[in-house]
Amino acid sequence: MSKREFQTEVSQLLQLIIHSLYSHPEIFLRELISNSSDALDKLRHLTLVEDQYKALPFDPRIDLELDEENKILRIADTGIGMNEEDLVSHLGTIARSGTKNFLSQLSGDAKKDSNLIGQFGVGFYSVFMVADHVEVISRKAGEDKAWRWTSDGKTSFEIEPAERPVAGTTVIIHLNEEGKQYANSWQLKEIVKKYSNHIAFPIFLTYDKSEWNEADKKSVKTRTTEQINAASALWRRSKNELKDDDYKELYKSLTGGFEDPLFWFHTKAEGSLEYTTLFYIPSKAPLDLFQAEYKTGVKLYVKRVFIMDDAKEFLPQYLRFVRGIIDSEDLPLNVSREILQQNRVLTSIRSASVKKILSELKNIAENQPEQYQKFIAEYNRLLKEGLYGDFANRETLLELIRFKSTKAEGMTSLADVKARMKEGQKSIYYITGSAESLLRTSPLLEIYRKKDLEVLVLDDEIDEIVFANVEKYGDIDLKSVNKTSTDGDLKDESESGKAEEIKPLLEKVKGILGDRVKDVRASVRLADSPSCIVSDDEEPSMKMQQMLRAMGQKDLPALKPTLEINPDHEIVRKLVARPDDAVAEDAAWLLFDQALLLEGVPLQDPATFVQRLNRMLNLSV
Ligand SMILES: Nc1ncnc2c1ncn2[C@@H]1O[C@H](COP(=O)(O)OP(=O)(O)OP(=O)(O)O)[C@@H](O)[C@H]1O
Repeated sequence: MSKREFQTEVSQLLQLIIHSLYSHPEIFLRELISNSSDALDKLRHLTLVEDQYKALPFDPRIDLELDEENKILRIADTGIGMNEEDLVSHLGTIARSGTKNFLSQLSGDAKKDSNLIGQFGVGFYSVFMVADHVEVISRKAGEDKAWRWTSDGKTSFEIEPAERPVAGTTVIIHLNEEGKQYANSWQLKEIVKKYSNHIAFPIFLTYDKSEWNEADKKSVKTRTTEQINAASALWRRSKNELKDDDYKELYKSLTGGFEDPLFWFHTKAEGSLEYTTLFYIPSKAPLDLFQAEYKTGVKLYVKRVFIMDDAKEFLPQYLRFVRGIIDSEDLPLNVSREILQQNRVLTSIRSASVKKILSELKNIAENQPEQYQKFIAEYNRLLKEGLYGDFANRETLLELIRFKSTKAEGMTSLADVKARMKEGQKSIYYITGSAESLLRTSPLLEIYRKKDLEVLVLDDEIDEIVFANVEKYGDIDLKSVNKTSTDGDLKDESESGKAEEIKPLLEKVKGILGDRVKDVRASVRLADSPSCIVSDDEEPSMKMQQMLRAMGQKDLPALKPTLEINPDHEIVRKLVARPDDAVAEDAAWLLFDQALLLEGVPLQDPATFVQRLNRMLNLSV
């Protein structure tokens, strides 16, 4: 017998699970059944596609066996099984980085943490909530030897040779004080109904059934085996046979969580391609959404046979929050990721699925606005990501995304913004940046306020990049307020004269700022501020340049900003009249530096800025 230590993280995890999941100890059963079901899926798949497995017997079933007297529960499956090496690596280490994330995300709040557990797949170890010690006897399909893994779930485990007549895995749970409540057939049946009713394989329970014997006038116990789950692939049934609770139950068993989904969309496609999709939108965005190694939650089945978890290929990345099932009639069973990537069936299912999800969302936006708000609170940003990559669905995405604006409380749609457009208004305007309060008080908005024009406030960090590529909403132009092209929309006839008046000043300022600016112009977009920074249409804004550099784009050409000056502003008018002196020079620099600051761009030389400011203060105090 060989004794081995758990990887440190496993011990840590075991402790955390026991503490954070104590309020739901029954989930150990769901976790073990789902492992058995995965093991059966894997073996079924191999017997269908791999020659050396084709001859193996395959009698898929999961057996729970209860020894009430000794408080022992056995869970046996006829699945793929594990050999010695598998036992060490699967039950002794934490191989996946997801689990490490799990460890770092635990909050100590039992309910929250128990939801995390399913997301990161720490399933097996939950058995130690209810066990003093656990034995796992397993034999891998195609191999002769069987192995026994035993542990008390504290620091170490042991492995030794064992006997098992057929391939598969048996988990023997020696129930502890907490676990004794599960040495009860009624309890076990309830838990299986609740969590594992739709597992595709039959689950049997063997127990001592008490029956009333009329002749002897007493109840007698008979060893009985009964099937205790429905074992139907629920998604293959027609919608009108299914109740909301059926969908919710399946969702919970798919995700390993306790929360209900926000919505679900169940579709059966018939025609040149046949497939069923059942997509769920989780009510809370999955926690790993913005991590590089996020897990997608769409499972692929072919003719009810499980093929793979995490079928990333079937939905675009921005829909990675969607959970559910795709079951195809047309794909080959031995389909691999490589084959999938260039498969025509995949392409059609994928584009139809995206269309379906987006059109259902549109429906909800129109008919259940309150529910839709919940969706937006979690997923608005993901839809924006879609704008960036999914050109085919851009129009629909623009309809679905919600925006902050200078004229609406909360979030508003582009359709509503369009309805509010003023007569003669040529475009829909927006301002981008990182802090909402900075944006709402930006000098760039002054003229819009004066002209009573609505401006969208795009304060999400991805907005800058996403909306730089979105030029139109239907036939209306979308324009950033800090782009030079916008000023065509804002010009009044009277203003060209003013620009003429300050021409000499513009030249002067340009001479002073030299190669720090691309140009110095008269502004039509300012009301209360003396200056602002704008960019040409084809150039990234100052903020975007900063972001690109931060993301590692070192060879970005240094693009210079254009400074705009407000001809109506008192400071500017005074400067027009002022001779060329040191004060005028300081003023020119200060007009430039303050515009940069308001744009959120750090100054190159703050010390000089402060000296100039102090010289000016000195003149006025
Ligand atoms: N009954 C079983 N038959 C075969 N292999 C198993 C069985 N139970 C567990 N394993 C193996 O042990 C691994 C670890 O199981 P564990 O429940 O801890 O996580 P998981 O099932 O991979 O994650 P998740 O809970 O997210 O599905 C499994 O991935 C599987 O390889």
